[in-house]
Amino acid sequence: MAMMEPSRDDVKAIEHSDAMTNQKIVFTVGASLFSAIVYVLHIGYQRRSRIYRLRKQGVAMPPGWSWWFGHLRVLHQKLQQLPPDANVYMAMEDMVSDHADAEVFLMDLWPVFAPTLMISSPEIAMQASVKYDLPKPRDHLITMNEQQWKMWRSLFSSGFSAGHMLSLVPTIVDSVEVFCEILRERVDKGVFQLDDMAANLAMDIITKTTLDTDLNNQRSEHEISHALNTILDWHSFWGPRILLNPLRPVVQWYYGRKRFEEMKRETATPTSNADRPKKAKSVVALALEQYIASQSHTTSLPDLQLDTSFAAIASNQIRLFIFAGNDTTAATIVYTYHLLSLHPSALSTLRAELDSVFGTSAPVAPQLRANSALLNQCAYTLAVIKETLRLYPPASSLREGTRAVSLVDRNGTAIPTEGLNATLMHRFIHSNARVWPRALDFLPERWLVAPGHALHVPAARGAYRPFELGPRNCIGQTLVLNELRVVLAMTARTFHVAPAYEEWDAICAANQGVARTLATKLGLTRDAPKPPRGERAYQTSRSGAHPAERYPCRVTLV
Ligand code: HEM
Repeated sequence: MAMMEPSRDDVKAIEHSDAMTNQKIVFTVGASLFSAIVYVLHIGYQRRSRIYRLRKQGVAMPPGWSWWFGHLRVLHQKLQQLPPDANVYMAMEDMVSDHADAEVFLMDLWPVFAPTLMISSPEIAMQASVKYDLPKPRDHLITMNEQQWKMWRSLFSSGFSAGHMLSLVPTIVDSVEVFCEILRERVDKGVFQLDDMAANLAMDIITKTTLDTDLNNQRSEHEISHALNTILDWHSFWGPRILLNPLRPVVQWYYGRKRFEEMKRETATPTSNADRPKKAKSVVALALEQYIASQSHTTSLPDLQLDTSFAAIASNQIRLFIFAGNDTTAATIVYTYHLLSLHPSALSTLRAELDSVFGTSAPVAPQLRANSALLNQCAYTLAVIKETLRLYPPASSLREGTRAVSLVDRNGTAIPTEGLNATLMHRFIHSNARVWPRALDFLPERWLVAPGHALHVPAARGAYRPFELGPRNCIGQTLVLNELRVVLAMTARTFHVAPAYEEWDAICAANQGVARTLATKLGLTRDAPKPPRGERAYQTSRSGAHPAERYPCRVTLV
């Protein structure tokens, strides 16, 4: 059958209808866009009005606040004066001194972050973490709701107790022996990045002690470690180059959820190996036993099939332990070596203590395997670690304000916290000169003096909180302090580690591309910004506040 040609009127009608449809689409899109813009401006206005009111009420905040940008431009300008990878807290150095009277100030970083109270006062930190125990923000890396948190915390607390952690010292010793072997291979072999080695060691120890799984990550990178490192490379608290990269959510999702979930499920099941009675149980195995008891099972551990709710908790916890514990521990190991290399007299005192506890002829490892409590005799060694954590705290604490809570600053101003975050800046609380005598000096002895001594700071003041204080403190702190003591006991008298930044910078300069060399010769490049406090081994923005360039160093035999 022949098709009928459309008449001229039909064509006009069709064209008219198309035009109407297009108009509708344009109108709909335009209206949605307009509504979105109005909505954002409305929210923005509300948020900024709130800050404006707080400012009027006397809440301290740095100058330069604007209705359009809050303090974003202020922070950006400060960061421009620092090396690009410097930890964001370093940009706050001047602001902290400018607010030394209140010891808290408000940074309005909306819409990048919620407006945040930046706290350098131990007293205000105690209000936030102990008195009111403000919740952790919902989108925080290690956040979970109150009920889930209570359940996992009670399930895992006996595994992390001091007594149980001491029984896991032989497991730590095994991993540190591998670390020693690798360090020995590096002796007199040129510059290397200690931070990578420390991170691999920390990963092996966390997975062995918590999960009884040996990733053997120190000898070759395990895929869990690879996933974690990739996530951390794409994680930043501030860096716009990372935060604004469109690939970031995809990479984070792939490694953080998909890949990591797959891998940890493979590893989350504690094995019932024959050695179990001889070895101390891992943290997860102990939690599993407790879980079974609470569920009134009669089945014994080796025969039991892991039930799905325990598997889900364990699996999430392992991720949490690794995220919270790996980088923080690694950075602390490196900064401990760093500070000892800068303070030869402290290093000599530490070596003398180790000589007296472990002797000078027998190796340390078998002694620690036989008697882990020897660690408790290493008081000066512990003081060195504590002082390192004071000067280079690898973490801070972030809390979310609530309608019910106002924090009171040192001038007596009450700051309503609803809609604000609160950051307890450990770096500045730990170096608060009002509280700490010779605040920036490395003085391990301050941890050994009696009350009344000029260097003594009572713990109750809350000025020392590398692991945070209050109910949400770090569950892994005993593991860390044991691990660090084992590392020092087994290495400090054999190896000498010294930073090699000058050499490293020269190597990097020699390896820079032709274009950069030319640009430098023509004077087109600007001088690298100076590190804060003049420190080349400054803390970076990488999670755990790792040292710059992952700590290039050399190692020699003592
Ligand atoms: C030098 C090493 C470490 C430091 C400085 C450190 C510091 C901290 C800090 C400051 C918090 C509180 C965070 C906040 O309030 O937002 C925390 C929490 C936590 N840490 Fe650590 N940590 C270290 C190592 C570890 C290790 C090795 C593990 C596990 C094996 C671990 C597991 C956790 C967990 C699970 C939490 C959350 C606790 C809770 O919410 O109840 N940490 N840590």
